[in-house]
Amino acid sequence: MAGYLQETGAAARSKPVTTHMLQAMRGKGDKISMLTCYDASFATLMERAGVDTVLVGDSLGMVCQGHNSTLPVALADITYHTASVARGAGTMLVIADLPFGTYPTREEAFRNAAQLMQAGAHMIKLEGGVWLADTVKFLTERGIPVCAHIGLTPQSVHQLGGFRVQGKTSDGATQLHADALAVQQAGASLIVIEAVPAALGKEVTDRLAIPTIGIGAGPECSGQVLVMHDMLGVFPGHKSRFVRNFMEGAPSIEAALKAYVAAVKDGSFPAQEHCF
Ligand SMILES: Nc1nc(=O)c2c([nH]1)NC[C@@H]1CN(c3ccc(C(=O)N[C@@H](CCC(=O)O)C(=O)O)cc3)CN21
Ligand SMILES: CC(C)C(=O)C(=O)O
Ligand SMILES: [Mg+2]
Repeated sequence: MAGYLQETGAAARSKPVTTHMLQAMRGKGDKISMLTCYDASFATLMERAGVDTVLVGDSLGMVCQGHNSTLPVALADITYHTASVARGAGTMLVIADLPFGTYPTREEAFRNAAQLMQAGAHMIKLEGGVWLADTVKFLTERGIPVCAHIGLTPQSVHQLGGFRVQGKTSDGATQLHADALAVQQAGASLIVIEAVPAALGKEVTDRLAIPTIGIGAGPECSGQVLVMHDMLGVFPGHKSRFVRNFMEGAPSIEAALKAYVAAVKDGSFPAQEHCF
């Protein structure tokens, strides 16, 4: 269901971004730009700024709904925001998060992922590694491209004892490698790596064939993602080390979005100060 927003401006690219294109970008060393997005107007601005892919993240529980974790987010919330984003996304690849508690079995994961695909997502993101591989395989075999999210997995905040950097010990690093390889083997097309030492982000990326998207995982990942409210400086909560406010020195939101894309593409973001 196309909306009016798609017809109101020149798209930044002529062809839609696909999983194959992300793989080709990784092969060429072209950095992938990703931002979270929750509505059609911002999706349109992001496409014009040249953003490759948008994530309808369960971070919306924190930045839109005001919760202090992502746990209260419902599947219906992500479905609603995905449909809105899809109307403004144009050629961008739309990824949607499966929220906490919606993928306890591979069958439930498929049913819920299918709902998000029917709302307009092109790929589904789930948090997990080795333990999730069976579900990743089940979804990918049934036509649902999967992005796995490893490292700091916010849906496990209470298990992790807070939003803490992961992979700092040698056991932690070994676990991250095992998680990345397991989901790749199971058919994932993309991996988000959150809050790990930059050296580990590079090691895992080098070891994989598929692209990685880092958030607090160093500059050597195949691409970067930030929460939109963080990079525009409008989130009133904690500012993580990996966040850069792109509104600083930018005359408009559009300029800040363009500055983000440029900084990801030329490798100047993240800088050392944003890394663990
Ligand atoms: N606004 C916002 N931005 C995000 O990046 C984000 C969300 N919300 N909600 C979902 C998750 C939660 N995330 C978070 C939240 C907090 C930290 C944090 O406090 N990080 C500390 C690291 C502490 C340590 O050294 O272990 C930091 O200061 O960066 C990290 C990721 C990432 N995601
Ligand atoms: C922080 C990103 C990767 C995410 O999962 C979200 O926005 O929900
Ligand atoms: Mg998320």
